[in-house]
Amino acid sequence: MDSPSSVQNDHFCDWREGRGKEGAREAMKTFDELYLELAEKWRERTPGSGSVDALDKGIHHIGKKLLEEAAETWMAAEYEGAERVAEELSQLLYWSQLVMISAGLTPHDVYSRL
Ligand SMILES: N=c1c2ncn([C@@H]3O[C@H](COP(=O)(O)OP(=O)(O)OP(=O)(O)O)[C@@H](O)[C@H]3O)c2ncn1[C@@H]1O[C@H](COP(=O)(O)O)[C@@H](O)[C@H]1O
Repeated sequence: MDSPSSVQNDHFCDWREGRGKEGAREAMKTFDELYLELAEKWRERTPGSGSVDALDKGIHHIGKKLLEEAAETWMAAEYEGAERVAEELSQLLYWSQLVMISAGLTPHDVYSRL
């Protein structure tokens, strides 16, 4: 049986080599694609968008959600397993993007500091 580290290594190599992407592609969006969608909705003030509502509430509201998702990510990593960590991290990325939009930043502004 594979050890946890060899399973993780295979999982990482599959991702790095782009294996398994094709089937999942329609159901998946990248960080940049989500940012574009959110920025567009904010620019157009799309009715019914939870993101527009959150941006209207302001950085205090968004910041609290960011911390909530960070804490839930931490707890998932401590107690709930990889699948739950991925779910919580996706929400953390989403709220990070609302912080970016609220601050007038693009992904380029962030990537250029990585
Ligand atoms: N990826 C996300 C996303 N991740 C998290 N969230 C929101 O973040 C909150 C966190 O969810 P939780 O399960 O932790 O919270 P909850 O307790 O169920 O809900 P709350 O009581 O905290 O609101 C929820 O309110 C979600 O609506 C998201 N909301 C929207 N998106 C994507 O953003 C895009 C634009 O969405 P709209 O602005 O709603 O059109 C779409 O592609 C969406 O899929």
